[in-house]
Order: sequence, then structure tokens, then C-alpha cells
Amino acid sequence: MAGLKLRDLKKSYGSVEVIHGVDLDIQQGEFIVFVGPSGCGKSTLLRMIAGLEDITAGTLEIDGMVVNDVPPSKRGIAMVFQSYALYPHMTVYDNMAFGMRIARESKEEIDRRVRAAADILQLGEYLDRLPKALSGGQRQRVAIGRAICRDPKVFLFDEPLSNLDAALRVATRIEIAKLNESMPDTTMIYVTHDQVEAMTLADRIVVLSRGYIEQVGPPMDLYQRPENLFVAQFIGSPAMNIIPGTIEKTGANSVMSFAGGKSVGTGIPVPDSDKGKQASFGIRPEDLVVTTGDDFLFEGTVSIVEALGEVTLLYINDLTEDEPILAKLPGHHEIKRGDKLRFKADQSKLHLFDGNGKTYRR
Ligand SMILES: Nc1ncnc2c1ncn2[C@@H]1O[C@H](COP(=O)(O)OP(=O)(O)OP(=O)(O)O)[C@@H](O)[C@H]1O
Repeated sequence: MAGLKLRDLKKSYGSVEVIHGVDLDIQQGEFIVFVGPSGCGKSTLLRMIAGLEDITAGTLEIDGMVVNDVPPSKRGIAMVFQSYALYPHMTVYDNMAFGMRIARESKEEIDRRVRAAADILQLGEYLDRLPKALSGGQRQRVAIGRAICRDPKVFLFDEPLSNLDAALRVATRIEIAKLNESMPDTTMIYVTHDQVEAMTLADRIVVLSRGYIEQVGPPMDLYQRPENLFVAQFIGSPAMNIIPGTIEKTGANSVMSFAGGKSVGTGIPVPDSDKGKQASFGIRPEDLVVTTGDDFLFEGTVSIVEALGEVTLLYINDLTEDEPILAKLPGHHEIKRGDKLRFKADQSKLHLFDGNGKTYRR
């Protein structure tokens, strides 16, 4: 079982701690994605798993064995970097065969594995080419092929698509999804900035911020049930509308009031002890629906309309004095600046966070 166990894992550079005690269990065959803002420690954590960074404290188990002091080459892992890191003077075949030649595998075994990897990644016709005669996407596929040839228990990817242009990124992302399906027992850990990669590839996403784990879960759990304000705003694009206010009414059907005097019923239970406290109301732009009925959540004036064809983005003023609320309606709508509209939303789509940013939803 090539599962991983991270226990109170810490990393310091000199006196500065950048990973503050991470606990995480990863099952064999899982596709785990690390996301988080720049500098949150995604790459550091991945490099600690790879053995490219020392572990300052805590334990890392791979396959039931503590590997803190095991060198990278003995951990049964293969890593794919953003920069491909191919040998420029070697053909695609030799680049993929290199690691196995060092490990003194037989010629036949090397040939079998290179051709199998080339097959999976559709690289068969490029085996005799040098990397400079390949596109960026093809080079990245060679780097992935080289990793496959090592037959790793754990595959690590550090932003593998970020050097590719938009179209190639989509194509290579789909290759990685297929690769994951064709290797169901291989555990994959993937670092990215890209929401779409995280949402589409992950079995579970790990959201990191400032060296801490904020939440771990399947993509839709994080999207629908963010445990805190950070995850609520980080997952989903455009980001969730967050409107600060105070708890006006507690109990099973709490009511929030906002600067300017407006208020909304949230239907989310809030303990009586939180009456009058600061809180944040959240609603995703895509969860707002225009209504003409009286069952509306709020009414507001459209300040900006962005018609993109597939969606219409509306910036609505009135509910708060500062930030407008963004609504994202599917398709095209004849709505103009200055129109006064009512919006409703399914109660299950509303979010409410306490003064510490923790959700009130349980
Ligand atoms: N060699 C180093 N010496 C000192 N500090 C470092 C070193 N490497 C990383 N750090 C710090 O550790 C923190 C985490 O860095 P890391 O590269 O893991 O972040 P990241 O989430 O991968 O960011 P990005 O998305 O920008 O690549 C940052 O604050 C960074 O400045």
C-alpha cells in the first residue's frame, strides 16, 4: 500500500518556520492536489515528500515506512517539474531510458517500459527526436514519460502545466487525467495555482495558507461547504461575495444586518451568544437568481453589466455601502445599468461565517 502519512510535519529555513505541523493521510491511488496562494508552502511540502528538502520535525511515512532520512532515489517516487528538466543532447528515447540505465535495468526491460510509456502519452513518433525539436507540451509529456518509466509508487507534479499556453494546458491536463485513470494504484500529488486543474483532477484538494492546512476534501465539498472564509473565497471563480455585517437575530433562522440598514434572513442557525457580533455573509455569484416575486433575498441597482455571451456579470449596489455584489447569470440578458432587480438564492447556497471566519453551517 503506497499510502502516505504526514504527521506534524514542519519545515524551517533558519529560524523561520514555513510549514507549521501538517497532518495528512493520503490513500494509495488517490489524486491529491495542493492549492493555495503564492508562498503558502505548496512546493515546500511537495519537495519534503520528494526528499528534496529536509524535514525539520514530524514524520513522513510512505508505504508504512518512515522515510524522513531516506534519500529521494530510494522513496519510490518520481517528480515532474514545471521546467521539464530534460537532457538537451539526448533523444526522447534516451531521456526516458536514462534513469533505468543508471539503475542497470536490462536492455529489453528498458525498451519495453519506454515504449509502453510512449504509447500512453502518444510519443511513439518522437522517440528519435531531441527535446529542442518538440513543442512545450510534447516536452512535458516526455518528462511525464520519464517519470512513468521509473514505475513509481508515488507521482509528484510541481505545476507541470504552467509553462504551457492555454490550449496546450487543456490538452496536457486531459493527458494527466487519462494517465491517472490508467494507473489506478499509483498515488499522485499535484501542486497547482490553477483552479480548473485542481477541481478537475483531484480526488481531494488540500487548501494551504501560510503553512497551515485550511481544509481537505473532494472538490465539490470545498466548493459547496467551505469550512472557513479563506476556503470560501479561494475556491470558485469569480470568488464568493462576502459581505460583512452583524448578527441581528440568532436561533434557527438567523438574520444578518449590514451597514446602511439592510438585512437578510440566512436560515442558518446561530447560537444566541453571538447576537450582535460581527459576521460575514457569503453567496456565490452563480447562485444568485433574478426574481420578480416577493421571496427575494435583496434588491439592488445594477452598476455595471458585463455581457460575455455565455454569461452575464452584474455588479449590484445598495445592499452594502462599499463593495458591489457580483451576480453571474447564465446566457444573455437585456439588463442595463441603473435597472433595479431582485435576487433570490436557494437557502442551501447561503453561507455565514463567524467573527473568526469559521462557518456557522454544520
Ligand atoms: N530556500 C528557502 N529559504 C528560505 N525561505 C524559503 C526557501 N524556500 C521557500 N521559502 C519560503 O517558504 C515559504 C513557502 O514557499 P513555497 O515555495 O513552498 O510556496 P508555494 O506555495 O509553492 O509558492 P508559489 O506558488 O509562489 O510557488 C515562502 O514564504 C518562501 O519564501
